[in-house]
Amino acid sequence: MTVLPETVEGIRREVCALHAELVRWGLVTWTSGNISARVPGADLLVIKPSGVLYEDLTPESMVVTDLDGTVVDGVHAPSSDTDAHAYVYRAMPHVNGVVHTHSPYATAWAARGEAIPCAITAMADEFGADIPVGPFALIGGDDIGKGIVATLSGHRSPAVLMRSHGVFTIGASAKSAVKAAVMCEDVARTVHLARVHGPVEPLAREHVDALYDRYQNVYGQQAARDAKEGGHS
Ligand SMILES: O=C(CO)[C@@H](O)[C@H](O)COP(=O)(O)O
Repeated sequence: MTVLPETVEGIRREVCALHAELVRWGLVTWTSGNISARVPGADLLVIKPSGVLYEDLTPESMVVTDLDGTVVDGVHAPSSDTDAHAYVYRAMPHVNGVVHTHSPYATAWAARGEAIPCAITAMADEFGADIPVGPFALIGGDDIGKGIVATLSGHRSPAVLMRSHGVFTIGASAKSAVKAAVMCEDVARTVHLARVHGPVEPLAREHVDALYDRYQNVYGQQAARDAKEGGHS
């Protein structure tokens, strides 16, 4: 399938704009974190350039790579996590967006190597389970990607806490991966605050299942659910 230049331009704009959401929700500091999106119908992804300040990001500065992480188009070096994102797209065909942050509460759980227990309804809604911990892996190469895929395959959670590193989320679209990163930080903070005051009881499995099913299949507007299934925002 031939990829129209307008398609890539649109994804450059979308990926660039979504980075502003990471700043808006307080999930990143200085140049940490990154977002990518798969280019539909092509073995390509669009990702943030490495080490460029968020306020300096433009659609033109986004980098297009193949699914081995080799730059196809762009004037900047791609994100240090490009190989990790590319590995996820190769291994998980249903994933069209990947996000990485060092959001502070969630990364504190990652630093302890502790899964966030599914203890509140908002967490059952979005994650349908505990948010799991993935293995420690050095940055660069396939190891982070392998850890993400091994941890999230067959798991309801679209978020993984990579040990001693930070959050990686996946989604049917880049926007849904961003939403998972926002919600991950939100529940990481709430469950942490609850634990300051005493033990936290996980929800019963049947309640998690019921909440997850309602939120995924009934909550909100049908049009939004259709768009999510179709891999759009
Ligand atoms: O933690 C890491 C590396 O895994 C990143 O979040 C960096 O902090 C940002 O890297 P670039 O995307 O700018 O290369």
